[in-house]
Amino acid sequence: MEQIKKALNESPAMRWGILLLVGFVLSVNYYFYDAFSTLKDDMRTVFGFTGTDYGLFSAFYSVPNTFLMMAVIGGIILDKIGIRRTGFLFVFFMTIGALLTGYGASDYFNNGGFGYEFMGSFLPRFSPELKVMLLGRFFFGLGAETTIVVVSKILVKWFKGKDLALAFGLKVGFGRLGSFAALRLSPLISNEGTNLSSAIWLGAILVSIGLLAFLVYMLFDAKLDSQIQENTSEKSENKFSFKDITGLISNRAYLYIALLCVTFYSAVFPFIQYAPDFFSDKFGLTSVESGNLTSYLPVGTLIFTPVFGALIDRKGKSASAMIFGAITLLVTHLLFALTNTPPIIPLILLGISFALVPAAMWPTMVKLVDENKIGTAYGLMYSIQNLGLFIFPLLAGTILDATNPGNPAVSDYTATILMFAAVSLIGLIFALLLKYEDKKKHFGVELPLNKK
Ligand SMILES: C[C@H](NC(=O)[C@@H](N)CCCCN)C(=O)O
Repeated sequence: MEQIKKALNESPAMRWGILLLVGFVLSVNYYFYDAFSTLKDDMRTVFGFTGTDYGLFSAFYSVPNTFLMMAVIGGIILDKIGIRRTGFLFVFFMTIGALLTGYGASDYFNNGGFGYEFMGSFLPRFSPELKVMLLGRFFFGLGAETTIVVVSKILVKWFKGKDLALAFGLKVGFGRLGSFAALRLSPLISNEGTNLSSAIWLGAILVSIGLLAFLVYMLFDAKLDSQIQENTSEKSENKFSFKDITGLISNRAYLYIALLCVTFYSAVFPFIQYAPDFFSDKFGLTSVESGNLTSYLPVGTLIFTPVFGALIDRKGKSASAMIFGAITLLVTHLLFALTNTPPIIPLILLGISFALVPAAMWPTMVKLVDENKIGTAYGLMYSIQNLGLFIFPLLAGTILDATNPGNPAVSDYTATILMFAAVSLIGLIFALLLKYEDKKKHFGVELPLNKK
């Protein structure tokens, strides 16, 4: 009788070790995404960026994923050519993008370094540094989103049926750790703009180390694949067909989750991009104080997303958790916009929402989609989500400039935050529709994820 070898993913120590490794890649990804929010005012004083320029820079992350559908293409490529090649390619793009952004913000470039003259020779409305930083943000976004899809598929591969929601919760936790570090370190290093470019370079170096970490992961992935093939003698042939996409969007439960995803995250991530500036303008905090205050948010979610994930593994109730999280988000924005409640209170509410909805939303996908289509499913969801991550930072910057003419040092954020409240309300409607659809079609969204 042929002996079945124990595969690497059967070992809990290996599984959690892998989570640590790919979690690091996510941490640096989120670090670089969030490293700029506490630098908004420094970029205004050093580079002369307006609210709209900042919004454009923030939104450019999503251009490749929305208009070129790169996240869904990345997901399709992932299902077709596998984790290692796709992961390497997209982590590499993310690294190039981070380095390019650092270059655009560097003193060398801004003192007439390589490419400065050329970048100043067209579209004079945008400064040369903004143009290079936009290009960098473009490549960073192109790589970063598919990298998150790749990491999600890695977790499904190693954890399916074995604490998957907890693993997803911890994965999100690693991302939040990166955001926390960015919010704390960026303003400290920038020191009111005197070391702005060093603050940005630190992020670019961390992303480059993330590329090395992914190379290490590839060794373990190859070993696991060879074991899986030995044990099952299965060949993973995975042809893409457009029916995969049409199949996904004709599944209403999938569609509602995707629409909740775009609305929920559009009311959270773009808000965080403005939160430090909002806190200093509304509550008179310094950039370090407002960065520290904002950083409580990722710290809270770092702890609570895995806790909620573990609960969902055991008790289920994912759709109800998403509804509760969406209501909490709406209340948060209303408190921020219309009251002078000490900001820590709405921030705690935001933390609950930001832990609960991701903990429930991402692992629920295994209830709706086969594992060999999971990359496409996440990728499509990210592309849809990125439309929101493109529109809303821009819209926020535009509303901010329109309600505060003259690019003042202190702005009134009421209209901008009310816009986020309206988006949260739409998200709540999709969460309710999801629960209704699940009740009708019995996908089991409310059931526990762990196998009995
Ligand atoms: C898992 C989820 N991440 C996303 O939704 C990403 N598409 C956007 C990440 C933007 C920062 N890199 C989350 O963080 O909850």
